[in-house]
Amino acid sequence: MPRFAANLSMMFTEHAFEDRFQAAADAGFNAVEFLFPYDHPAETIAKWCAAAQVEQVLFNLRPGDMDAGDRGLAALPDRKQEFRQSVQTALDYAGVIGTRRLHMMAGLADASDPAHRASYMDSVAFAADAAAEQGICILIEPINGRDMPGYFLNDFGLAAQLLAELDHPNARLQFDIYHRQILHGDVLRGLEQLMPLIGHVQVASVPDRHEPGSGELDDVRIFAALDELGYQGFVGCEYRPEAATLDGLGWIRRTRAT
Ligand SMILES: O=C(O)[C@@H](O)C(=O)CO
Ligand SMILES: [Mg+2]
Repeated sequence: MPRFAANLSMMFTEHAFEDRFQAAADAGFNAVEFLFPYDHPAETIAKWCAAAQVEQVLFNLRPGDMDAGDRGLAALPDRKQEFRQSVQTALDYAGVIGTRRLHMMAGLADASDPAHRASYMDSVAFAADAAAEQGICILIEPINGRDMPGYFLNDFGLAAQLLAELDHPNARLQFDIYHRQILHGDVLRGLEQLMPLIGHVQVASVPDRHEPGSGELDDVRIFAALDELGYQGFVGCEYRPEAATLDGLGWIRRTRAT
């Protein structure tokens, strides 16, 4: 069975953010991820992780101003300095918290526009080079256009092609099963083909982004496939519980029982 990380941006939201670490630990998780740590000092987050004895496995670079419509900066040539600053900030946080994976969001841009594409490649290379010094892996994640219309990286084939072009040991694919199913389907073949590039996996049901096992996919079968394929990383539980978080954890007990 893969190692699961509770996503604290979506799960345990019955609690204040700082209390979600212990709530996840009490529910049996020893790893957590979340979108952004920047509302709190890194030392404080490290303290919450230590107190709950959970490993923080993933967070995102600053995405720009989400309220103003930003969804990342990497593909935007006129935001290059801001992007580069976001890399340094995230690495500083990761160094304190002990996080080994950082997801960089691409932004709203046209992947067929050479200027956006060049900016994206430059950004991934810059981030991966900087992260390599700390042994940290930079992740890129294709996101479906229903959740994020106009997002630059909306195709797993394109992500694989860009990573192959870049050929950087510290740049990897974040394979979110929810986005994969909406964008292309063929989840098991996708995992099989892309496994050498995968640095992190996330899961939620399709189409409602609720608990694994509650949608159109056989998630227990997919978890078994991850084991068969030798996946050693974490699976981030990036889903919105349908009701109370604890009431929805039957899927993990069913997975453990197989
Ligand atoms: O799938 C997602 O939405 C996240 O993994 C993310 O980082 C961007 O929102
Ligand atoms: Mg995701």
